[in-house]
Amino acid sequence: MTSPPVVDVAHVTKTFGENLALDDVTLTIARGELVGLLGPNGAGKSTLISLLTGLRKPSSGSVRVLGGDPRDPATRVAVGSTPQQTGLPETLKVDEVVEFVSRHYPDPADADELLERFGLTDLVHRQCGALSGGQQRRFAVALAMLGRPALVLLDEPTTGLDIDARHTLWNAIEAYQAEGGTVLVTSHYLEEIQRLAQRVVVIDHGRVLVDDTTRAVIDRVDVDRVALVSADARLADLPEVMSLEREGEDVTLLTPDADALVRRLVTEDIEFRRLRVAGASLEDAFAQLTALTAGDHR
Ligand SMILES: Nc1ncnc2c1ncn2[C@@H]1O[C@H](COP(=O)(O)OP(=O)(O)OP(=O)(O)O)[C@@H](O)[C@H]1O
Repeated sequence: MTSPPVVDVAHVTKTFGENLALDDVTLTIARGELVGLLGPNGAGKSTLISLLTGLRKPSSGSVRVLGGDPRDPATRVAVGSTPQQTGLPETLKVDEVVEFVSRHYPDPADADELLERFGLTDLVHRQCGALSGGQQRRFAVALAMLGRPALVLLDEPTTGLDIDARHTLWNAIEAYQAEGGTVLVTSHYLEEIQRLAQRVVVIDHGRVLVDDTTRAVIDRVDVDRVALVSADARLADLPEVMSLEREGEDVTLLTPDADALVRRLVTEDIEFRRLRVAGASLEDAFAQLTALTAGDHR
């Protein structure tokens, strides 16, 4: 018998009064997937996550998590989550919170190992209120994994983290997936989603715009990103240049055809150094996708 999908959302609509936060959303996630959920502010990401954690129920449609109702405690115990705001008890120490939260789960993870993985070992005796914002964030994600959940839902887990802390968190998330875990993660740092997620779901105005592998989403945009050093002001006006940003002599531009652009630089005798060509990024794809739909709604 095949097991049910970890997440099974079918034709879900969620309204808040007049406000349509989710509009006929259908989404399934299989065990072991790491899916990035993207969308501009107000797109409906947090609302979708609140349906999966069982905090809200859909206005219509069905939401199943691990084959059960996400509002059922038996389902919730197998789901770890971190909301955007983490309310840790200020006066409790890290190890006390770990002990307290562990007791809620039948088969908790090894706390020392988990804290080590999140770079929190040196902070176990510190009160939560004395942790920095970034440390609290990392701790909240560690707590989401403490019950060995089958699914973790991470809403903006790395907001406010410095680059080292972000890498620590990425490694911990990847380790969790390597052990068979399933992850749905939202982030405004698209390079983070590009690095972590094998699949991307983009929502906007409550609707799923795209649901595909990260590679396929990036490949939809037919642009190259070119960086070079040049003082020449004519660059911005070349027909092969779609958009250009300049900081002093450091220029980054988008072009549909990097080869044609390079030929143009040479024939126009434009002086340049340190030319680097890279493919499009997830950020480029996202900007193009959401720009395409902006006109439909305004
Ligand atoms: N409790 C609520 N009452 C009324 N409207 C709400 C409520 N929660 C969300 N909304 C509305 O639903 C829509 C989707 O909001 P949601 O918070 O899910 O978006 P989001 O994609 O998570 O945005 P962000 O990236 O800013 O966190 C928005 O229009 C928002 O104003």
